[in-house]
Amino acid sequence: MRAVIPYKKAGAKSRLSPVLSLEEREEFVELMLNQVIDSLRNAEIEKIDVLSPSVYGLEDMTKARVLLDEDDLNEALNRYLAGSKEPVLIVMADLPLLSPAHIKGICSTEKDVCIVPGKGGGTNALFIKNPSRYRVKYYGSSFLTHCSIATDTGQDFEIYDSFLAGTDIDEPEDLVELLIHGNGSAKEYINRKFRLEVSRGRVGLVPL
Ligand SMILES: Nc1nc2c(ncn2[C@@H]2O[C@H](COP(=O)(O)OP(=O)(O)OP(=O)(O)O)[C@@H](O)[C@H]2O)c(=O)[nH]1
Ligand SMILES: C[C@H](OP(=O)(O)O)C(=O)O
Repeated sequence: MRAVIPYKKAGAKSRLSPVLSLEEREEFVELMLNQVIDSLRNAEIEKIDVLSPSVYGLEDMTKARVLLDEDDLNEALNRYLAGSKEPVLIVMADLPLLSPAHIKGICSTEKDVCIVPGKGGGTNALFIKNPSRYRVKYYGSSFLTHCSIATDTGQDFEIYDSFLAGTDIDEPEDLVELLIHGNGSAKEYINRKFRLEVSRGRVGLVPL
């Protein structure tokens, strides 16, 4: 099997722009990407590809193979899947709470496909045993779409139910989860800029 991480550093994480500058967001996504790669390696996945529209931010990447495809996320991933002859795990780059134990659990599914939902209807990871028979359609309610694609192509699927694997870092409130549950360089980066504060029973972020 192999893992692929779609990754675009330029202008990344625009939804975090209320709390992080462009430069900060680009630094932060690079730290998250490296944590995802480390989790895959610690789950003993040796073949890891980073699929990116540009080499920007990947010039010194030694822990994974870099594949360039200028097309958008869906077209690039579908081209990748069509050319794959072994099971593929697609993992988003914004999952610093995803652990090696999650990855092992996802990849040990007995079904044809294992789908890890993300917040708000997204898809955080997809393990596909027969990649040439599957295609992806991210954005919108992609979790439901990915369930339908499995069914429509005659493949059974498991839903991997996990709060931490389901927490992709998209919006400022997600940084709260990173500070509470995270570890490693992505958490440390945010920890240098914000602290947690409880207000009216909710934990929020306060800039330092
Ligand atoms: N290869 C490739 N990956 C992409 C592209 N756009 C986003 N990604 C990656 O796809 C994953 C999901 O993207 P999003 O969660 O929407 O992240 P984002 O585009 O940086 O964030 P927003 O600007 O807030 O939407 C992340 O791993 C991104 O790095 C693209 O055009 N090509
Ligand atoms: C790519 C997209 O990510 P989200 O915008 O849900 O974080 C999705 O999971 O379909």
